Amino acid sequence: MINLNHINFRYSSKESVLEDLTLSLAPGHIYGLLGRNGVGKTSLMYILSGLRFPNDGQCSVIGFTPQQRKVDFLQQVYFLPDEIYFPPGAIDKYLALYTPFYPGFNSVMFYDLLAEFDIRADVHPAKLSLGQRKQIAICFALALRAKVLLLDEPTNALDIPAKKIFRKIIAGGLQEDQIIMISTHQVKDLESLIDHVLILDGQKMIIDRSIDELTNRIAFKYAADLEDIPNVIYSERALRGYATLSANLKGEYTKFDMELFFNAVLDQKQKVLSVLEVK
Ligand SMILES: Nc1ncnc2c1ncn2[C@@H]1O[C@H](COP(=O)(O)OP(=O)(O)OP(=O)(O)O)[C@@H](O)[C@H]1O
Repeated sequence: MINLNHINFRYSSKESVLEDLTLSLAPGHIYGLLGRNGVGKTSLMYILSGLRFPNDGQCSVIGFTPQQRKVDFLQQVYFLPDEIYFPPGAIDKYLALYTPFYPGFNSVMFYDLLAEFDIRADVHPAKLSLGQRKQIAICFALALRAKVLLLDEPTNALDIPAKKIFRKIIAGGLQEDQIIMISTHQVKDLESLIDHVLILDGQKMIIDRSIDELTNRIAFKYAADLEDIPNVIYSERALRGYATLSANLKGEYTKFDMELFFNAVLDQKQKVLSVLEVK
């Protein structure tokens, strides 16, 4: 379990990044952390992994206070940064260097995941492309079997087939006692993967809802003409018509469209929050 209670955070004298943030994240879920550039997604992950300390408020991650950075905490909470560095040498040298810190590391799983990405076991990661290095780092993160995985922009630099494999191995690798948080602004990449949406905007977590809660309240429909759908809150031109977002007044089931939802939240924040009854 992760519990944040009235967290405030700023970098030294700079203006506030996170304000009065209260959040509870439960095991067995994949959380998508969305928000514009510079809104504070990485900062939040730093706080959860104990790399930055909140100015006020309480932060508890699987029973630990992250800023104490106890050994048991570091073995169970893994932050995968956007920028990946590998020392020179083959993969097995890297594993020999880093896996002693992680007793849960499963090397069979690691090599199986590498094979999914079609990466040979004898490569030298430092000599590979950014996308390939990222793939190895994702395999390493999953094979740690940590209780909390914080993945910062993991799909950056991945090509389309690699993004598909990423979705497959994350969805298949989630353990019941594990929390996975993935930050991105490539919103489409997370569709069909996450089951809970978090959106940061203006120092606040303005959306904290499961996909089921969202589709209970919001309908996502295509229409040839905007007049065909009553009470449209937000729409975008689509092939031969419009993709629309409206209040789900009839309890219909429609397929969640992450990109449309994210754009609607940014463009029509108050209307979307009001449909979701967010105060
Ligand atoms: N080391 C730092 N010192 C001072 N300010 C910083 C530092 N790192 C980030 N910031 C500022 O904190 C704010 C939040 O940055 P953060 O990297 O958390 O955003 P983000 O949502 O992850 O952005 P992006 O989507 O572009 O990766 C930004 O305004 C940024 O300029």
